[in-house]
Amino acid sequence: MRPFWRSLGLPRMVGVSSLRAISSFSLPALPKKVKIVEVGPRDGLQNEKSIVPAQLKIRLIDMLSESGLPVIEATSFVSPKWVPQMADHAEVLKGIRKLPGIRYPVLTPNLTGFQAAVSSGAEEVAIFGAASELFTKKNINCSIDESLERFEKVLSAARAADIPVRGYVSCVLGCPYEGKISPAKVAEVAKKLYSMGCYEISLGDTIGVGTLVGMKDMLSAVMKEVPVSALAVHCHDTYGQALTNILMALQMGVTVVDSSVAGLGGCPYAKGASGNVATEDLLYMLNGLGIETGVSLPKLLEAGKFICKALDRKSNSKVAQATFSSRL
Ligand SMILES: CC(C)(COP(=O)([O-])OP(=O)([O-])OC[C@H]1O[C@@H](n2cnc3c(N)ncnc32)[C@H](O)[C@@H]1OP(=O)([O-])[O-])[C@@H](O)C(=O)NCCC(=O)NCCSC(=O)C[C@@](C)(O)CC(=O)[O-]
Repeated sequence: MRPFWRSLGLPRMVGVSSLRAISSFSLPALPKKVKIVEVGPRDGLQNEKSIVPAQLKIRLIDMLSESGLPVIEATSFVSPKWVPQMADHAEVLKGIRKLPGIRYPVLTPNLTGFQAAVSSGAEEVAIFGAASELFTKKNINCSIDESLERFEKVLSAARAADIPVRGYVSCVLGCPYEGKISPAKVAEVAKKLYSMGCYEISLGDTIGVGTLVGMKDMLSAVMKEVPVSALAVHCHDTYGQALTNILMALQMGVTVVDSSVAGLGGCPYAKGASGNVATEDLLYMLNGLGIETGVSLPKLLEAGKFICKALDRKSNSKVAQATFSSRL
């Protein structure tokens, strides 16, 4: 029979006093509740090579709605020449079953996109800037200053229409074109978007290069300019650091986390970037920490299974892989 200390994963027998130290270990204060913002239908699918039919996107969003997610980013009203995969934005937004209590924001890079989104029934939008000049140029074809001028127009039209606006800052822990990005630059852009009227600022590790200390330093700088209650983190998992970085953000008081079902995704203008942290893996971690989300893991797993089957690919979610393989 295996000695009991082997089952604890310990290399050898330890004294009772050390075991007491292990069981009384506790994490720093964590939030009681976290809002998960599901970005799979937009961030997850925008980079797919072959066009995913609108009806499939609609079915995915409806399944995600059934899981109890409070926010599902549905699509983006960007130029179809830039992101062909999102050209069906109006059909998708009009086709989904909007459940009460769930919000379905869409991305709008400029006033043209905002007006098209509102005509298609959008009740919330998101603008997307970056802390890197080169990424801004590659992604939305302008400088950071020009992007802020465009966003000001969106915010002013949104104010008039009583539409809430979320703001993204990309490349907060590194840029595919500029490399290291200073926390001060991230804080500056985040502060501008917040002062312009964005109700929440999502800080994107667009290429998933960040590690714990980088996340801590960046958040410390941003939190001097924007209240932590208005911050979200958006971690791509390219280097496998997303959950660790998210845990750091939670310990620092962040209560909003973006994620993508089955870990789908990547940005078409950030080469090599993999998908977001998988929503299933995020939820599993939050459940384990006793943090309330209102989301059902089995229903989420079904939605992930559905989209992976439709795209003929393996889920990037470790939880999905473990769950479905253990049922074989
Ligand atoms: C911003 C533009 C439009 C500028 O693109 P541009 O070519 O500079 O735009 P323009 O104003 O010169 O107009 C050119 C043409 O585009 C049309 N146009 C102009 N605006 C729109 C619009 N909204 N929707 C549809 N069409 C539009 C406009 O009407 C015109 O049409 P034409 O006369 O040639 O027929 C373009 O660069 C673009 O669409 N970029 C979007 C890129 C994108 O979606 N990237 C992925 C999302 S960001 C991301 O993934 C990061 C994030 C958010 O997830 C967070 C993270 O991970 O860090």
